Amino acid sequence: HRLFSASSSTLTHGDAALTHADADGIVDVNPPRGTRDFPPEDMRLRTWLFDQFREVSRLMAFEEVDFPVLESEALFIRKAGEEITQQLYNFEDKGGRRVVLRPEITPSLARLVIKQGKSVSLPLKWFTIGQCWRYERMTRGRRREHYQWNMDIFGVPKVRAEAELIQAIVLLFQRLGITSSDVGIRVSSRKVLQAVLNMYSIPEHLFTEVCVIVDKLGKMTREEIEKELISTGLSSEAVQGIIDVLSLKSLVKLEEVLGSGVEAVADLKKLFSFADQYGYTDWICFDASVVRGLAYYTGIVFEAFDREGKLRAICGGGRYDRLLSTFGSEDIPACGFGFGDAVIVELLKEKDLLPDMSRQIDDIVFPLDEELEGPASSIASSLRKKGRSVDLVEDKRLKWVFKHAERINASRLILVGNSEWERGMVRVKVLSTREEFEVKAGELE
Ligand SMILES: Nc1ccc(Br)nc1
Repeated sequence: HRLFSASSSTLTHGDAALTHADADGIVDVNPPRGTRDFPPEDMRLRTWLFDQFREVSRLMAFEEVDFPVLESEALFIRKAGEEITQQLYNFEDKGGRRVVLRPEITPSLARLVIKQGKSVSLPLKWFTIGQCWRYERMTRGRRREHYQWNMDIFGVPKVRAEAELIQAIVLLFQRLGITSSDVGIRVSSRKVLQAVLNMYSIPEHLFTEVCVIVDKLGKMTREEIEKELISTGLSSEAVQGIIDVLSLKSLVKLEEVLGSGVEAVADLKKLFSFADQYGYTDWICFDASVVRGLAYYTGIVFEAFDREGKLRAICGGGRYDRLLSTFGSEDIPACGFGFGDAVIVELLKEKDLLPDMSRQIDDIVFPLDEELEGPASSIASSLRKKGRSVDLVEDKRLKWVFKHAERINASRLILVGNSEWERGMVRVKVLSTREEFEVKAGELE
């Protein structure tokens, strides 16, 4: 959509400093590549979704926090080859500082926990909803920004934290009308991969890199994954061993392969027993192929998926007990997830679960004559002070006003007319029952 060019005279004689249109008089009205506007109807859906995020956060006793969308680039420089760090929306600001539009929120959370240091008592349960960015070559035409709900727990080393976070995810889905037949949550632990690498005496420093590679299982062919793993220096025997273990979907079989007393198995058994107590057993399943693509996870990881397999992961997260020390601080055990605003909306559309997004206004106040615009103002003002949402309309024909009342689902139409106003009255039309009556202006509520 491009604005029509203004007539050439205004362009050539317009104030050059104020002219935004380019040479042929057209300004591009689209937002920057890969970004979205939220016109009212889209914004009502987004607000509804974010209200669900907030309500679940309240139920889980989490506190809201927020951060600048602009962060120091240093917070995101990691050497593990993650997609997220290869697509940084980074630049140098006018002070010569290397900054980014944040690609995720967890490092900001960690930064604030370190900054708050001794002044906060653990555990911390924090949530935020924030816009995240990536600079993706537009060849794939994917979005460059999305909003993410993040829930994180700091200071709980035990699996209780993961169990709490998974309940939050299940509560959210249930609030949206999504069931465990629509969506599942795959659960595993990075300690599974750790155990396998130990079995093949693979050096510790390869762990993160191998995680990032095997996270592409399902997105790349098995051969491509094997090639990438070999290129890190793994033997083909180790590569086969890794891929065989990662294809396990039974905790019993995992224990057979890894042996009993392995921490990964104990953690996962504990989580599944918690699931029973929370009542969300139907939602979760063990799947060793889940590793998630972020370098800093150290333990249990999980991701929600649509059982029809049409969509990308709906949300995902895990334990990251060693992130703070990468910023030079004492480590604090931590666990969290990110829940994006895009895939969930695609799922709601698939399941026909999008809520009614129409507007709802209590009253329209409409002066029938120009000299009644003053009284209409005081009527609208007193109704608003009583908590009524009021759309004050004027300079319209009555026919338009009735149509408008329908469009915005107004409950009442308050008509301010001369004959009524002379007697201190206004006319009220209740639009649902078509009931009509006069009432003293001062007694309207
Ligand atoms: N990390 C990230 C940021 C922005 C989008 Br869109 N997707 C992923």
